[in-house]
Parts: sequence; C-alpha cells; structure tokens
Amino acid sequence: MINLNNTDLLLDSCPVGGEWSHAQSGKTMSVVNAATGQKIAEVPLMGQAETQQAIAAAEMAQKAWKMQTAASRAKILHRWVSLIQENTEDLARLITSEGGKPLAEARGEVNYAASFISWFAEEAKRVDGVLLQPTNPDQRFIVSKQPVGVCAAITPWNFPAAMITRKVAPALAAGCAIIVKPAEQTPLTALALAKLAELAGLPKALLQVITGDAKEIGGELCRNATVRKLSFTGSTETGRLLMAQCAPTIKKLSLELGGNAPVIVFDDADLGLAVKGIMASKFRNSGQTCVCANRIYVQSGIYQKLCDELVKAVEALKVGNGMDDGVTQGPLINAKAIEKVELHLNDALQKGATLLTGGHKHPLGGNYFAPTVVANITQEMRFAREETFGPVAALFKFDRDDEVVNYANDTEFGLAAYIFTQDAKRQWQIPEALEYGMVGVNTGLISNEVAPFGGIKQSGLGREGSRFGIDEYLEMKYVCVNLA
Ligand SMILES: NC(=O)c1ccc[n+]([C@@H]2O[C@H](COP(=O)([O-])OP(=O)(O)OC[C@H]3O[C@@H](n4cnc5c(N)ncnc54)[C@H](O)[C@@H]3O)[C@@H](O)[C@H]2O)c1
Ligand SMILES: O=C[C@H](O)CS(=O)(=O)O
Repeated sequence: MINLNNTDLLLDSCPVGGEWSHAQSGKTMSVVNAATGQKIAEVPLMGQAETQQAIAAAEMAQKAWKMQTAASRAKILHRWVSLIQENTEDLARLITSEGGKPLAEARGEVNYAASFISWFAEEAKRVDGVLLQPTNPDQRFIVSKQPVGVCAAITPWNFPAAMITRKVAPALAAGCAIIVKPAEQTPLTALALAKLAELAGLPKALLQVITGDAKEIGGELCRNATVRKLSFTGSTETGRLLMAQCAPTIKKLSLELGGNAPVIVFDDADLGLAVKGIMASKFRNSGQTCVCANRIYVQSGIYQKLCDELVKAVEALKVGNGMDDGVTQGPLINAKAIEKVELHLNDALQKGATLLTGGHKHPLGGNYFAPTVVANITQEMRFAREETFGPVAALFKFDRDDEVVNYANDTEFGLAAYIFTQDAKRQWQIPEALEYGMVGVNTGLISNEVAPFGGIKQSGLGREGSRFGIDEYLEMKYVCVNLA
C-alpha cells in the first residue's frame, strides 16, 4: 500500500473518453513497489478499443479547446500547478513507490514537472504570427500558428511526472488534446496528475491517460490518422520502432531517446567542482537518467587525484528504500537493469579494468546495486558504446584535447555531454567540437524548463521545454489575401 494524505490520488481507473473507466475486458495489471517488489495497486489493462475511444473523444474535445483564448487555457494550467504543489508530498510518494527514486529526488521531480506547466501556461500567450512583405502590392501575406490537433505521448518510468508534463503542458497550452500512455512500471503518478488536471477545471478528454498493453495502445496511436503528433521519451530502440509505425500517417514527431554522455575532466579543472558534478550527473536516480554521465574521461595529470576523491564521495552514498530518511540511492527499476550493469562491469573487468569500489549487488538484495567506481576503462569496452543506466562511474584516461574529443564523439548518441575546465578557451572550443544537443560546462546538472532539452544523432528529434518546445505542438499556416 501507499500512505497518501489524499487517497483520491490513488487511482485504479483511467480518464478515457471523458469518464474514469476500467478496461472493457475487466482486465488489470499490477503495479509493484520498486524497492520491495510488493504489489501496491492494480490499473486497467486497456488496449486498442479503449485507445480508439480515447482518440475519438480527444478529437471532439479539441475542437472547443483550440477556440479558447490563450489566457483562458493558461488560467486552467496555472490552477493545475497550484494543485500539484499542494499535493507535492503525495505525488512524491507515488513516484518513489512505483519508480524507486529517493523521496527528496521525487519531491524535486514534482517541482520540475510543475515548472513545465507554469512555463508553457505563459508560452501559450506568446504564440504569434507575422505579416510578410508581399511580392504583390495588392496582396497580403499572413503567417499564423495553429494547434496540431490530437496528440499522443508515450513516456518512460524514470521521471514519471516530469516526462509527462514536459509533453502535456505545451500540448494543452498550444490548444491541442493529448493522450498519454505512461510506462507500465509507473502509471499511478500519471493518473494522479490527470486527476489534479480535472480538479483544476481542464475540460474532459483533453488529457487522457491510458494504461495497458504498450504494443496494442502504441500501435493504435501510431496507426490512427486522427493522431497528428507523437511525442515519445524512452529508449532509442523503441523510438526507432515508433517512428517507423508513424511513417504511414506522416505524423509530427518528437523523440527524446537514449544517451551515452561523456564527462571530460581536464588537468586544469577545479577538482571539487568536477567530483561534485560527476556525482550529481552519474548518481541521480541511481544512474537511471538519459543524461547521466556514462563515460568519464579524465586527463592523465589529474587522474589519480580524481579517482581518490570520487571513491570517497561514492562510498558516502546511502543505499536503501527511497522512502527512508537519508537514503540517496534507491533500487534499480528491475532485475533486467541489474543484469545490464553486471554485463558492462564483467566485460570491463575481463578486458583489464580496475575495480575501485562497489562492483556487486547490494547486501540489501532485490534490485539494489552497490554504487561503483571502475578505472582503466577503454574504448573497446561496453561502457564506451552502450548506455549503462546504473550506478557505475566508468573512468577513462586521456592525454590530449583532440584525442578526448574524438573519443567523446565516437558514438551514435548525441544527447548530453559535460566538461570541467577553468580554461576559457577550452570552455568555448570543446563544447563547439562536441556532437551533442546539450553541453554542461563545470556542472553536472543542466535540465530545466527554460532551456531546450533534446539530442542529435540517434538521441532524438526536436526539443522539449524552452521557448522552442511549444512549436512541437503547432503547425504554421500561410494565408495569401488578394485585395485586387
Ligand atoms: N531523452 C530523454 O529525455 C529520455 C528520458 C528518459 C528516458 N530516456 C531513455 O529511455 C530508456 C529507459 O526508459 P524505458 O526503459 O522506459 O524505455 P522504453 O523505451 O523501454 O519504454 C518507454 C515507453 O515506451 C513504451 N513502449 C515500449 N515498447 C513499446 C512499443 N512497442 N509500442 C509502444 N510503446 C512501447 C513503454 O511502455 C514506455 O511507456 C533509456 O534509454 C533512457 O536513456 C530518454
Ligand atoms: O532521463 C531523462 C530525463 O530527461 C532527465 S532530466 O530530468 O530531464 O534531466
């Protein structure tokens, strides 16, 4: 069970077709506590029929919603933010229970999720057009932006609140309707957010959350021509599949996919700042974020000092149930995640890497893994090529700037990268040379609602957040008026 102050936020039905309903089949799927493995809830196991119902309802609801003024849409979104903030503790407990992250991180995610709604409530008012200089004096060229229409969102488990509002907020602000399929591991947070949106006065069927068979629901969302936009956050493998499934209906796509973030620490770096940044990037959500440091390149002159300081910081981490005070590292999401960490670690050790601390399942058992530092990693190891998605800091050594830039760019991914240097020239030239959508300089935390979040290469398409994020939910229209 989950101990909530407001038990109305623990939902066992889905807002589909304008009503909170169960699956037509009556079937349900279990939600388990990520730390204990115990069942905490049942949610509807919906499929194609319910998805078709949701799409039809969204199409109807969006016709009125797009006619509302930006200010009236913003008013409802701001009320939603207020209700989220009033229910922060309950939402955080839902996030920690189903996703595993420590309560302090979960509270932070609730604020992060709310920030996107606040941001796009105001961005709604800045959707404008332009009057172009006509090529004919008797004509007027008008360019405006209109909502895309019915949108779909498919979201991951690692940020069960923020990855939803980062899509839903701009969609609603732009005048769209949106159907969310949350990750099967973390549906409760999505359902609670939808309940709060309803209480904020959002008209029915504008935000629908549908839980159940991912392939069946996703297949209908991709196949159905009424859905004009799909925004997906998750693995590159799934993103590639969904992109192909959307091709026949030429949908507008936003893809926030996998990462393989390099951290580069130069000899001239502030050592304390570098260790702090690595810890913040690498061990947030126990290493289960798309922008986590996946490869840590350290210049030879500072290598040993950084190894020593990083081991001290890692050994100070407290592993446990995210609901317990002082815990800074929760469990991984499932046994498969543990197996991937062990696969990468064993591959490296067999190829000559050196274990400095951790390197094993945690004595707590379950899906807990000891925070780990492993050194002498090379480009030939899995750590260099694959996203580990776990609490393992893999340290590579390098000598020259050009050498490390080549190492950092030697991947099909291009989401986030980080550098630590006090040298002004490096602070400009290295980010310019790195093939990534986002680069942190002397920091390991770069995510917020103001800046454009997204990747290049096989880390995705489009940007979320920022003044650019709402464009993903708008279509441009050019009107040529002949006055002759
Ligand atoms: N770029 C970003 O902003 C970002 C954010 C979070 C996670 N991620 C990436 O996501 C991955 C981990 O998250 P995950 O394990 O939830 O990813 P995942 O791709 O397995 O699942 C993501 C979502 O896709 C759904 N899904 C899976 N297969 C599907 C199918 N065939 N049809 C329709 N839906 C399907 C899942 O149910 C879930 O809702 C990592 O690679 C991580 O880097 C990226
Ligand atoms: O896991 C990916 C998320 O986008 C991480 S962040 O919270 O946006 O940095």
